[in-house]
Amino acid sequence: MGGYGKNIGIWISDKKSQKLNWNELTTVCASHGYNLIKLDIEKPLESQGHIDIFIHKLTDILAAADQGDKKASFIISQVEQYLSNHPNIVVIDPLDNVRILLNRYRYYSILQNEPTFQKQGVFTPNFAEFTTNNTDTNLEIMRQRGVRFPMICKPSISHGSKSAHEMILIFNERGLSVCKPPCVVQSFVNHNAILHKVFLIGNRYHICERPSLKNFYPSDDYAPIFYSTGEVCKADSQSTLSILDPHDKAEIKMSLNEGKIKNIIRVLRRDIGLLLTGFDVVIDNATGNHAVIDINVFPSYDHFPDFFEHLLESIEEIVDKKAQGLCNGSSNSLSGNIACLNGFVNVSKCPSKFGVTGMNFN
Ligand SMILES: Nc1ncnc2c1ncn2[C@@H]1O[C@H](COP(=O)(O)OP(=O)(O)OP(=O)(O)O)[C@@H](O)[C@H]1O
Ligand SMILES: O=P(O)(O)O[C@H]1[C@H](O)[C@H](O)[C@H](OP(=O)(O)O)[C@@H](OP(=O)(O)O)[C@@H]1O
Ligand SMILES: [Mg+2]
Repeated sequence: MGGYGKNIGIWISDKKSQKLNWNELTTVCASHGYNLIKLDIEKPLESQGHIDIFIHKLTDILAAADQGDKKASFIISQVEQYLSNHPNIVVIDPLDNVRILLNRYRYYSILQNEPTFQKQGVFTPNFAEFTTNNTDTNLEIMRQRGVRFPMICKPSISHGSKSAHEMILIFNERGLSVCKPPCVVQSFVNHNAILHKVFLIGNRYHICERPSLKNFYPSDDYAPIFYSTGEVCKADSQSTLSILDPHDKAEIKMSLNEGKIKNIIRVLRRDIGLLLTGFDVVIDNATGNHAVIDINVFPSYDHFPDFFEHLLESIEEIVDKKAQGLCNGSSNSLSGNIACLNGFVNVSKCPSKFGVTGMNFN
């Protein structure tokens, strides 16, 4: 299989695959001596050729398996058995690390427990998990966890389906009745409708701005506002929810602090350990503190300069350091992958080699 000595096996969903520039990925892989194999995870992986690197976004299937879907569970068990039989395959990224980001409460807790954040002016907004729709119980949970109105209600499951991105902005106690447990609620942070998306490939990062939600305040009169992230926060989104009210227009634009971003990257690398990940930051317009509101698995990498080149260079760095014994742990374990990558490189400041941005068809 394949005309080159080394093979990269890749599996991503049809939805993601339709956006990916496969010709460019194949060309860049070949320029680094890799043959690219598009895997079919519904067939035995053993029969699809020798693999040195396994790149995937199995979040949809992992989420379905975790919720009891038998076909999804079988597929995941087959993949895990295959990887266990081939411990030298570099997995991007290890399934147990990806699983951390499938549940919002779990990764918000990692962020909230980080001791260096507070003095750095970084935080994750207070959050709580609802497991019932009993309003009195949920109000007590909010009180204990310091969650205040307005707040955003998000599904506990963070990936793998359209519903994972269906959000509800809730302004008062009456609004609690629309929550559909299991869900998390997170205090809303006024941030002048500017979202900062940080895309990571190991220690390489790119930051881009996106439209976001305008400033909101508690109100007994407001009904809940339902929205999906894709409607409001994509580069080309033009939602009325992003238009600042007149009294807000005077707000000065808060600037992103890269030192804070680097500290967040350091914590995610240590505690979550994904090569392909991203996170979302909004800046509190009252304090300038940076709120981490979301972490993603293998996101879009929109406008990430020379994405494929940086991906292959990162893979080669990992492979080389493993060969030198500089990466502890097995090839498909948290410490085995990115622990050997250190430092920070803002790729937006690197001269672009190919002038290509992102990984998708532009
Ligand atoms: N605590 C918050 N305060 C203010 N705005 C928020 C907060 N949480 C979410 N938002 C807004 O809602 C949007 C979606 O939230 P979030 O990123 O958690 O959802 P998501 O569907 O996981 O996003 P993604 O598409 O990045 O996976 C954010 O981009 C931001 O505009
Ligand atoms: O443009 P972004 O990177 O915000 O869009 C991402 C989004 O953040 C999620 O990571 C999506 O993944 P799912 O949560 O699994 O839906 C990505 O969808 P994908 O089809 O590209 O994996 C969006 O690109
Ligand atoms: Mg997000």
